[in-house]
Amino acid sequence: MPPQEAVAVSAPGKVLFAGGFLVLDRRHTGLVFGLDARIHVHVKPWLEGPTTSTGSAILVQSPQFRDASWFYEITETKAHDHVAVGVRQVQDQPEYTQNANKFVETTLLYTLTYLAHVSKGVRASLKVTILADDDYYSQSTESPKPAAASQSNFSSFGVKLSDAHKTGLGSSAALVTSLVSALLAFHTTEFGTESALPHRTIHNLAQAAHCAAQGKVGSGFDVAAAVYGSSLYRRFTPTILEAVGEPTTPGFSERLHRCVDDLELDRKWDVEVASQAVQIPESLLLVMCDVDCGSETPGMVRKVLQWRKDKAEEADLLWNALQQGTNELCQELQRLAQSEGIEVDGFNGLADIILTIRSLVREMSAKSRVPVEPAVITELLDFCTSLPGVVGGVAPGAGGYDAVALLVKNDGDTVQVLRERLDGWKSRDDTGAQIGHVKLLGVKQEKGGVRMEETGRYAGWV
Ligand SMILES: Nc1ncnc2c1ncn2[C@@H]1O[C@H](COP(=O)(O)OP(=O)(O)OP(=O)(O)O)[C@@H](O)[C@H]1O
Ligand SMILES: C[C@@](O)(CCOP(=O)(O)O)CC(=O)O
Repeated sequence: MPPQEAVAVSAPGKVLFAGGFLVLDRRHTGLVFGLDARIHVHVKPWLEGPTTSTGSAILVQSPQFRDASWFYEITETKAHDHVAVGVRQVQDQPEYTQNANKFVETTLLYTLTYLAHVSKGVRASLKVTILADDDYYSQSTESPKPAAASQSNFSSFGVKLSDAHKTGLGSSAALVTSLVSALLAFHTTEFGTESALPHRTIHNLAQAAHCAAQGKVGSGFDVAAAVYGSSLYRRFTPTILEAVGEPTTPGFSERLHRCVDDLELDRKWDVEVASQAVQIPESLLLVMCDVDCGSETPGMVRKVLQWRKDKAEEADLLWNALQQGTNELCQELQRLAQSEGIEVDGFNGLADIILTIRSLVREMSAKSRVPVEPAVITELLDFCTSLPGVVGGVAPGAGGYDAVALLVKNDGDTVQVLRERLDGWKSRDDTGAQIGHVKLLGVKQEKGGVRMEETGRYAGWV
């Protein structure tokens, strides 16, 4: 077992700019941008930790939040060629959080099981620290930081994690990806700070853990973006993960290992992550706006998929047209990036493609009766698009009332004007939904995916 020192890893957030819902189907793709808002995970040996009845323990802390430190006892039982790892949260000690953190617990279980199976041994007494960049949550960040951390880039959010208002950048996918990567890096000498992380292993394991934690197999675009950054994403066939089964059933470690290492000949990983297909020219900036709106949109995915089942023909026509929009969007962004500096016809082509995509999305909204681009958001997007320098924008991901993503000229003025004009923005649609506040987030598009970080930058937090 290698004598390990601390390691740190970060993974980016995401925004699905085009292909929401379609990306659930392997026949289609989604355009996802990675963001420069990252979730960081630092892992070090926990020498001062308490002993447990099993002798090994993991403390996971999220020190930016109140009451966010989860204490786990780890067990490892070997039988024949299988190994069963147990991760049990200790909930009867007042200094640790009593509520479960499903994403953390499941990721520990999956990654430690994988490591135990491939004979890396579980180095159990660990202290794991999670740190998130500001834009994942939209509450004020005015609380004081720990004294020793006053020079760092991280904020204390001053609230419990469950009370934080998420901005939808995919915190769970970035967290799971970072945690998987940091645990693998900690247990494997091959990935020093300089060397490359094993992206395929991380991707497959993170998809497995993320799906298990959320209790369903989604498209996985958020995990792919956390691992690989911006890409044109085609999902994997769901049975690849469904075959792994429950952690409580015999043979789980073997099935997980065969899935993660892609050894199942009849269930090979078929995910396609085309990073090279996505570029944003230097002359454009991605701007994300968090929209403070009272409306809830439960069950959107279920309702859209039901409409697609009921009205297969009209849905196929619409989805094929939307797919064409996504392809054209990628091609136009690439064309603009490659002709940077010599461009004469500006962003009109791009603006038209975005408008076409939006009108198809509104048609889907009307036909499925799901507010993917609801009227209040239409009004907001039209207003933004009318401002100088704003090329266009969409309701990203599943759409709804929470956010808009814009492409604007990267000239300094545009963002400034946008910020001023959105200050105090109010609107109301005929369903009664009302936008109270539109906040520009500080995030930018960033191509890169998961990466090792210098451990020194977390001083005061870990
Ligand atoms: N900083 C953090 N520390 C610990 N756990 C976190 C942290 N951020 C997120 N999580 C975990 O991720 C969960 C939130 O995941 P969820 O999928 O609901 O949100 P999201 O991924 O940010 O949302 P979206 O998919 O809309 O972008 C939390 O309940 C917690 O388990
Ligand atoms: C509707 C869907 O296609 C996108 C959801 O994206 P977001 O969570 O709203 O960013 C669901 C999925 O792909 O898992």
